[in-house]
Amino acid sequence: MLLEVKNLYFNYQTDKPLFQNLNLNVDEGQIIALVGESGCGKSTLLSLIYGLIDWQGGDILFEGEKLFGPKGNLVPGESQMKFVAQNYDLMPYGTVYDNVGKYISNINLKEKKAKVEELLDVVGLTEFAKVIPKNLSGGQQQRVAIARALAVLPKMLLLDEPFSNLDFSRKFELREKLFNYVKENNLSLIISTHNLEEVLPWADKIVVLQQGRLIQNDSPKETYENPYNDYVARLLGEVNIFTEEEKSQLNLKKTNYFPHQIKIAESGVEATVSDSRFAGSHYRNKLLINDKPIIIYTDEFLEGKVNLKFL
Ligand SMILES: Nc1ncnc2c1ncn2[C@@H]1O[C@H](COP(=O)(O)OP(=O)(O)OP(=O)(O)O)[C@@H](O)[C@H]1O
Repeated sequence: MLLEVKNLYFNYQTDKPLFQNLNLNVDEGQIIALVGESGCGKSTLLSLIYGLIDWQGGDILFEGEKLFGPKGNLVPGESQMKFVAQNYDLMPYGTVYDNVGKYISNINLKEKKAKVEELLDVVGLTEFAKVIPKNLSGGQQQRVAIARALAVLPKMLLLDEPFSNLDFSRKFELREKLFNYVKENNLSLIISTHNLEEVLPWADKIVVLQQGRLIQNDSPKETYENPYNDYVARLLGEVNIFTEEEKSQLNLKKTNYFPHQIKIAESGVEATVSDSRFAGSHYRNKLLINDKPIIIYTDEFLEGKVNLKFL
C-alpha cells in the first residue's frame, strides 16, 4: 500500500470536526477521483496528505512510514509527492520553461531540455516556453503547474481541480495526455473534481466525501450502478430523484435513475412530453408523470404521450 490514511481526525474549529475517523488507502499506480460538493473537504484532505496542515488524530502513512505533517518537513510538502493546489505558486519572473524545469537537475542539460519539452507537450504549452506566467491565462498557468509537478516523477501526485480553468477542447486534450502519462509512469494520483464525468474513464476508484464523511469508495462502474445515496447520484451527472412515496407508487426498484436508464417502451408508466430539445448527441426530453417532471435522453425528437420502462 502506498498511502494509508487511518482514523484521521481533523478540525479547523474545535467545536466542529471536518474529518472524524476518515480512512483511505491508495495503491501504487492507482488513480483516485476525490469528489463531493463544494466545501466537503477535498482541498483540506489533499493538504493534509501532502503535509501542509497539522491533523489532530489518526495516522497518515506513506510506504508504511508515518508522516508528521508540517513539523516533519523543513521544506513544505512531502518529498515523494507533488501537489498542484488551486493557487499555482509559479515563479513570476521565470519563463514557462524555467518553471517546468524548476525541480529538474541541471547536471544533464540535454536531458533536462528533452524532459521539459516532453512535459510541455503533455500540457499543450510547447509554443509558450518563453512566456512568463503573468502573460498567461489562468488555465495556462494551471497547466504550467501541472507540468512542473510531473517533472520530478513523484510517487504520488495530488491535483486539486486541475481542469477547472480549461475550456472544453483543451480539457479533453490535456485529460487524455495527463492520464496516459500518469499510467505509463505508474504514478499514483488523487485528483479532486466537481465534475466526475471528466475523470470517470480513467479513475480506478471514486472516493466520495459528504460534509467531511467518506461515504463511498468504489470503482466507477460500481458507483454508477449503485450510488450510495441521492447525493452521490447527483455528483455523477443529471439524474432523476424520486421520493420513497413516488418509488412505491411507480413500482420502482430504487430512488435515482439516470436519464439513459429510462427508456421508451410499448407499455409501462405513462408520461406526457413537456419538451424535447436537441442536445448534440441526443435529444433531452422533459416528461411529466402525473405532475412529476423527469428527464430522459432519446435519439429521436419526442412529442405527445409515451410509455416508459425503468431499467
Ligand atoms: N483555513 C480555513 N479555516 C477555517 N475553515 C476552513 C479553512 N479552509 C477551509 N475551511 C472550511 O472547511 C471546509 C472544507 O473546505 P475545503 O476547501 O477542503 O472544501 P472543498 O471540498 O475543497 O471545496 P471546493 O470544492 O469549493 O474547493 C469548508 O466548510 C470550508 O469553509
